[in-house]
Amino acid sequence: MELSFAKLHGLGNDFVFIDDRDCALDLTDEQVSYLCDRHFGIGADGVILVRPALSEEGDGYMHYINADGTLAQMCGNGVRCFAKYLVDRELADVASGSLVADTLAGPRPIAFSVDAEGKMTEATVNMGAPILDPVLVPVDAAPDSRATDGAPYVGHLRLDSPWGTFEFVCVSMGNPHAVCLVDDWAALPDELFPAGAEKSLSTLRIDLPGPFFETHPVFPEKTNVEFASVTDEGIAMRVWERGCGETLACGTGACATNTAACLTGRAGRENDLLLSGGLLHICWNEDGTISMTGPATESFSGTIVLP
Ligand SMILES: N[C@H](CCC[C@H](N)C(=O)O)C(=O)O
Repeated sequence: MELSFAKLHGLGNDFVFIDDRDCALDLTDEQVSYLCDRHFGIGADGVILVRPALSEEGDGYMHYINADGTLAQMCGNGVRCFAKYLVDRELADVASGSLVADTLAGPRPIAFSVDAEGKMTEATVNMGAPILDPVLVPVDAAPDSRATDGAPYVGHLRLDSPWGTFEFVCVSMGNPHAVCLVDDWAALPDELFPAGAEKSLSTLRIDLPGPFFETHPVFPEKTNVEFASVTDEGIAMRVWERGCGETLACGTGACATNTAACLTGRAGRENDLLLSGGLLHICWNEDGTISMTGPATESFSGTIVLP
């Protein structure tokens, strides 16, 4: 089967976009993995099928599939790229400067700006409110903290590992996140860093604790895993994604990390989130929803023959 595709990314978190407005595609895990394979396929962190809206106000539905073929409820960088895909192809009302992307986590309103050629460059997405109820994250742990509005949440989930005990704040943005806020990198064991390297977020061997906690049984649907530190420039973070591995950026992860830093008193409600691929500006609004602002880029398009 020959498929036309477009390749887009948000801060290097990259996706294969396929127009599936006739809902004809039912990709197998193997086909998704092939599309995402960086040697034998196109190469991406995930596949996004562009489908007809699910809601009255929707301009389209973003069907997000991780590189391993698993479905995810929401993708922050992906939804900015989804907006760009629609705007650049005039599949949405460009003049209005706004659209609604339907996702499995619900509709996401998006405000966007376009360049002189009418191409979208940046978008602000209303990512909805962070979900703190452990039953809904989901995480099999009792709430141990309360947010300023009284909402109970899991703020001190201590999990043992071969590299010691790590503490997580558990937040859902429609998809699950376990955020580890590190205040002292020197306190982490040598095994988590290359021999002789200075212990820091950038030298952390995230490929060790990442998959361990991604698949920890306390997370019944697995989880995305973030390691972060608050710095003078903003909140620096790296992410090990469920069903994908480390990515250069994660929009939902940035929202979850911002929430965790704010809930634990390490930061205010509005921060720059400093990811490997670049910066996202995140604001936890007074109405409880989170706004995420960042770029979206189209790299190339083409056709591919699926095995
Ligand atoms: N990269 C995405 C997150 C994908 C989450 C996916 N890995 C999951 O299983 O939840 C983002 O920008 O939010």
